[in-house]
Amino acid sequence: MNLIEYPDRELLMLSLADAIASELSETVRREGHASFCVPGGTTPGPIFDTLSGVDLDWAKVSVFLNDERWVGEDSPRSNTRLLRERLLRGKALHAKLIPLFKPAPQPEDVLHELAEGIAPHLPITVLLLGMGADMHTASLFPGADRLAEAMAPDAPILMALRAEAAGEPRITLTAPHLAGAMRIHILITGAEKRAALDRAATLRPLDAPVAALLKDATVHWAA
Ligand SMILES: O=C1O[C@H](COP(=O)(O)O)[C@@H](O)[C@H](O)[C@H]1O
Repeated sequence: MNLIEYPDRELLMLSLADAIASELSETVRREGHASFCVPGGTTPGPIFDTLSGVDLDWAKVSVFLNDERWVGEDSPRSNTRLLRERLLRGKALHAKLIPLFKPAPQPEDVLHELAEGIAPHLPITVLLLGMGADMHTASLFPGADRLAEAMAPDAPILMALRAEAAGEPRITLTAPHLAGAMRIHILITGAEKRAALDRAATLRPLDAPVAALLKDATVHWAA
């Protein structure tokens, strides 16, 4: 794991947005397209704000979430809503959103269809992950009902998981498909998450799911 510590959160967000923009535009220039897989939650908003103002051939970038909470976009907990409000606007308005949600009673009802949408965009060019203080990343929660299957090398692209700490049912990219990304950035802020990261580095992925992604990741942290 490569850890970068920033003097403050503002510098972290600006520097990481800049690094991601360079990685995406270099890949678009070289290969004609790129994929960008992003977290939801409370942390990445400022990075999305900066990226939405960056000059890049966004029409050639596919954007999809690491994971989604099984709620409609009218809910403030919808990660898709965050993406639309903070990233997919301004210069990034024409990026191609690959959905991780479709109105259906249960994620299992549309899992296959959503996975078929993601498949052509793998491997991920740039993966940005968040992490909870409980060491979950994406919706790979410690103690989730099907965590072992979602961490296995032969896991399908997407799985539906349920965990007490997660609240709603979740849909998530699984560990091998996240780990297959060309570049992996993990964004964390605050002392509690820093302590959780240090702890995760000593634990098995089944106890600390983020540990499965640490080997090839750059972790970006500010207090
Ligand atoms: O539930 C989720 O949590 C993690 C971490 O969120 P944060 O609010 O602590 O930044 C997030 O990465 C994930 O995408 C989200 O669904």
